[in-house]
This record gives sequence, structure tokens and C-alpha cells, in this order.
Amino acid sequence: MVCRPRPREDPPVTAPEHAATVFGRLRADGTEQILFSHDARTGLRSVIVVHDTRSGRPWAAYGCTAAPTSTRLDDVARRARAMTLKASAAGLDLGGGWSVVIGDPARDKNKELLRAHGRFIATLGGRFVPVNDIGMTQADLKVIGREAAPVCDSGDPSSMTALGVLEGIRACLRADGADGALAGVRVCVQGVGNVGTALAGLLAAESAESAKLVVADTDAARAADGAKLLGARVVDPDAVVRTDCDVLAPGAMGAVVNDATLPELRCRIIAGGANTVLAAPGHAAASADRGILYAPTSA
Ligand SMILES: NC(=O)C1=CN([C@@H]2O[C@H](COP(=O)(O)OP(=O)(O)OC[C@H]3O[C@@H](n4cnc5c(N)ncnc54)[C@H](O)[C@@H]3O)[C@@H](O)[C@H]2O)C=CC1
Ligand SMILES: CC(C)C(=O)C(=O)O
Repeated sequence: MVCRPRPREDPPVTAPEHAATVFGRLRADGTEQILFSHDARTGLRSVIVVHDTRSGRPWAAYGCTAAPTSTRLDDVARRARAMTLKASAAGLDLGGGWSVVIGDPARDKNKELLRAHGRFIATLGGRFVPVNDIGMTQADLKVIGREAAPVCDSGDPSSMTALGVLEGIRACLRADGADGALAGVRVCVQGVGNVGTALAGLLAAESAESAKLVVADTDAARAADGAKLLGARVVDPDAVVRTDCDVLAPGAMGAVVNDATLPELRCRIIAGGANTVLAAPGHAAASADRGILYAPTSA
């Protein structure tokens, strides 16, 4: 694995500067560019963050989210930075970025809105290459692709992501002294969307005791369908962090581990596909202090 350290040319940003100014915010994360866009005709509001394009090819690996809880700039910026780190850890000549279309994907997403988003992506001249992520599908990318090129619409990455998470869970079990087998291991999957459903399917197929699988989703119908299909038990999304399990597999939004949830966790491993699971880097050590092994996004 090749991890390229990225020298920081700027002096460190102080906390007040970070909080107080837009450029402080950019410098704190090493972010290159943020594009806020609005389209009056469709009502589109979007944020595109290009974090870092220095890794050779002048374009950004990215995700695209439409979930309302992702609208805060902090969240988008953290996700963009995570993409840079992931690409670097994998030795890819890609930078990192993220984009969010603000709205409820089930209610607000439509072709005209996506095309408007695509036109703003196009203004970046190929520096931002969308991949489907939260609230987005490959079909949505095809629509965006009518306005912007290139887009990654040649195959949904979610099943490969789930496979990576499964192997990550196995590695954590081994690190925890077990043999990496999943039979009898109680896994709680938070969010049964693109990645969570694929992961839960792999877990159910792998373990003879799929009843040990627990799923949760803020979309109750989705949770019920997933549970029925997989023979899993449903828990309330608000109860996920308090669910007694061996592995908590976050597969939805970020900041699952934070000051409030940390004391409540009842798992021994946290390993899932969700990006930016920790609200702050220090939460990894704080988890370890509580005997919980945290694996950075295993995808
Ligand atoms: N799609 C992919 O290939 C990859 C996705 N990821 C990350 O995995 C996570 C999930 O992505 P997707 O599966 O594509 O998104 P998705 O939108 O298909 O699924 C997310 C699911 O989580 C549910 N959800 C939202 N908030 C929740 C909460 N508080 N509690 C429980 N459920 C909740 C939603 O209703 C939805 O069913 C994200 O953090 C994403 O960045 C990471 C690598 C690749
Ligand atoms: C598919 C890629 C870009 C992704 O969403 C991720 O790694 O989070």
C-alpha cells in the first residue's frame, strides 16, 4: 500500500480562524475549492467540495449525496477530505471531493434538478467526477452525465464496497483474537440502502445464524423489507448505538461515534461502509479506551 504524505505549505490554522472565516475553513482541511450553486428554475441548491487534486490526475474521486442531514458544510468538507485519504491509502492517482444536492431524495430529486446539478459540475471542467453515493443511483448519474463528463456510470460500486466492508469486519474479528468466521457473530447494520443491503446480504449468506443480524433504517419500509428478505431483526434507528452486538456496521450518515453516543455503545467492533464515522479523530482513541476496536471505513 502506498500512502503519500502531503506536506502542508501553509502555517496551521488556529481554531478561531477556522470557525470565523471561509478561507480559514478551507485552509483547515486543506480544501482547494468549494462551489455553492443555486438554480432558480428547478430550485436546486448544491455544494461541491474539491478537496485535493494534487495526486497526478487533475480530477477528483467523489461521492454525491442528497440527504438533508448532509447539508452542513462541515459534513461535506469532511467527506471530501476522506475521499482524498482513501484514494491515497489505495495508491490511486486520484484526488478527493464531495458534493451534496440539498433535499430529500425521495421527494425532491427529479431529472431537471439533476441536470441542473450536472451543469454546475460541468463548470469544473472535469475536476469533479461523480460516483453514486447516499441518496443517488446509477440512473441518476446517467441523467447528470447528459450535462457533465466524465461520470462514473458504468457500474454501481456498492456491492464491491460491501465486499470490502465484509473483509474489513473479518480483519477486525481476527485482530480481536477470533478466526474471522462470521457464524454466531452479531452484526448490527445501520442503514439498509445501497451498501447496507448488499452487506447484510453477504452477512446473511455467510452465517448460518442470520437471526443474529440486526438492521435499522430511518425508512421503516426499507428496514422491514430488508429484514424480511434476510431473516434479520429490526431495531429502531435511534436505538442502534445502544444495540447489544459484536459489530456495529454504520452504513448511513457520518459522525455516528460522538461525545454523546460513545458512552452508550454496546459493541466490541465498529466497522462499516459509512464515511466519516467519527465525529472527531480523537473518538478512535476514546473508543479504544472503552475496549472497542474502530476500523476506518473498510470500503
Ligand atoms: N455507495 C457506495 O458505493 C459507497 C458508499 N459509502 C458510504 O456508505 C454510506 C451509505 O451509502 P449508500 O448505501 O450509497 O447510501 P443510501 O442512500 O443508498 O443508503 C443509506 C440508507 O441509510 C438510511 N439512513 C439515513 N440516516 C439513517 C440513520 N440515522 N439511521 C439509520 N438509517 C439511516 C437511509 O434511509 C438509506 O436507506 C455513506 O456514508 C456513503 O458515503 C462508502 C463507500 C462507497
Ligand atoms: C464510490 C466512492 C467514491 C465512495 O463513495 C466512497 O468511497 O465513499
